[in-house]
Amino acid sequence: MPADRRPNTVSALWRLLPYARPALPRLILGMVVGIAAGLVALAIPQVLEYLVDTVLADRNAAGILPAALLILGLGVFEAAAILVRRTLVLTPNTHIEARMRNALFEHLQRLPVAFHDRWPSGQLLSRAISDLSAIRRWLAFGLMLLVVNTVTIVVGAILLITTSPLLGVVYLVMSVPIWFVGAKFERTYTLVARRSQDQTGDLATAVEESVHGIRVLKAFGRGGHALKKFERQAEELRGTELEKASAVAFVWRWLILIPDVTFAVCLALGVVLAAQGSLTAGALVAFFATATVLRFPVESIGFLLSFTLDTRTATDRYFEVMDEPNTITDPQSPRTLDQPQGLLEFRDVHFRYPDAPDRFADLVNGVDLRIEPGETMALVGLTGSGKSTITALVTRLYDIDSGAITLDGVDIRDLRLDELRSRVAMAFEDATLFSATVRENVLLGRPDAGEEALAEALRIAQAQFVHDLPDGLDTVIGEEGLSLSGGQRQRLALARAVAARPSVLVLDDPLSALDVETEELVESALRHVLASTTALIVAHRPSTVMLADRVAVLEDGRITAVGRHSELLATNDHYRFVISSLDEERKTAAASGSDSDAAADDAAVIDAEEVRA
Ligand SMILES: Nc1ncnc2c1ncn2[C@@H]1O[C@H](COP(=O)(O)OP(=O)(O)OP(=O)(O)O)[C@@H](O)[C@H]1O
Repeated sequence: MPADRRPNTVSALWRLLPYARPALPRLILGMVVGIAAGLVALAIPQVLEYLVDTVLADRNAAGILPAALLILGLGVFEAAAILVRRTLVLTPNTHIEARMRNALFEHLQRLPVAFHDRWPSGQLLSRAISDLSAIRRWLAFGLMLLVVNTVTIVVGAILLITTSPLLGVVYLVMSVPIWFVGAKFERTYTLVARRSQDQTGDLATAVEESVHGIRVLKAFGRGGHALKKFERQAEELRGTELEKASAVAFVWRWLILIPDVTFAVCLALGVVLAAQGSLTAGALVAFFATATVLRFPVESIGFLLSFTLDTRTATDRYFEVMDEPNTITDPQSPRTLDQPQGLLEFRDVHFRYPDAPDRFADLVNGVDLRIEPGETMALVGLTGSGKSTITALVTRLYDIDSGAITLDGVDIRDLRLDELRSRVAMAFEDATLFSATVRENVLLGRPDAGEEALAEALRIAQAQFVHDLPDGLDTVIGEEGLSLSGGQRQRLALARAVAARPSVLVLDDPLSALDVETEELVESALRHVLASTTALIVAHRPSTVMLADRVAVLEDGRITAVGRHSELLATNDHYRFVISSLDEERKTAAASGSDSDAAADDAAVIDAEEVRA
């Protein structure tokens, strides 16, 4: 948003109110106690004035002790009040932070995948961690001190004028430039603070990516390159932080100089007034004692201003995410599937990614496909033809632009998302596992499934290796299951999809990382499951195609043919071309030594089919 169209800082920060509301009573009480501490500090100079003008002037020795005790009492009260203020605000502010963080996490879970495609994870991480902790610190201390110090300055100014109208006016007039300096500071600092926080997010993304991709970086010897990129970004951030620091130094220079000059002028004038007899010695002492009490509140205004602007930026960044609309939501009047059969239909489905250039036709450009209950349909097409995209549409990871996808005749947009996603389970080629036990990972889609269902899913996915892990099913697997091999992760992801006992199973090339022997075992076990479950399988190898009852050919965004593998081999040029290119890929892989048996095996399958055809 352009800087001139952004809401002012107060309106921007006002948006924190709903989260802060439950803590308001304690925050307000904390402010009242803080103001009381400030007023008590201002009362001490008044006692001093009395002490100098009455007790000392009258040489009343008996009056010294009570006055001194009164000052001591006021000092102790001030210290105790500050302690109470801190205690009052600390706990509720951690609750505010936790509430905001939970709300952010919940919102991120709900936002569509398209949002996550656009937002780097480091930007989200820096909002969830550093921006929110800046907001907490500001609510606990920044806002508190801003209010307390402003009240102290106003009351102190009144006391100064009451003590000596001339000195008071001179003091206040000479303080006016501070506000101009503050306004200039706000203009420059807001922009730099925003840049710094965004760059921090980018840096977090760089760290996250390089840690995540550490194996690739090491394997390709690109650690140095990643380091250089990181250093460049870190250097940019350092430059921005220096800009921030010089903006703060600029404001501090004036915040120290202006009160010092003001002090000196008032002192000279005060001494002249006292010498002329128009100001008592006690009033002069009280004036400067009050000005000294005001020194910290006046000086801190600059810091509090920058803190407030940092927090405003953090708040803007937080709400940038929270304001993102969730476009994939439950319907107003949801329908339910009373007796799910698993009939899946695509009717003239169109879809394009939001960032696709206009000159390109829709990626999914009028797909019509009917998969009967219990049928297994393989989806075959050239690489990049949109197969994975079509599978993602079934569980509404993306919403289609037009047409309809129906499950047992009901448009999937008329089903509640949790019902849809419990009826349709997915396994992806890139098997993501969470930092949790094997059991929790496999039962992610159906946590209440019993041991029997768990064991069966593991058997079908040929994932019995988990029993050899140190704690068996209770072994916590590392971040995203990195401590397991690619094939082991895929088998657990497949077990997860199977354990969900869905009516429709959507498998996006789920066997790609398995060796031939394991793949055969998984396939034969899967055949058993697939006999009773509708399945849509993206096939990248001929042997996966063999699992299917029928095959759908995806070409130019449409399903151009549906039939048995052998029929298509005999009748469809494009299918033959796709299958032979898959075979080529396999042979290339075999030549590079990665999976030769699988390639030979696939080639044999195709040859046999061709002979039969
Ligand atoms: N999240 C996304 N945002 C924008 N474009 C995307 C996104 N995901 C995929 N694409 C693009 O859509 C096209 C189809 O991708 P998709 O992954 O569906 O193809 P595919 O047929 O499954 O490919 P492969 O066989 O290589 O896995 C590609 O050109 C890809 O660049």
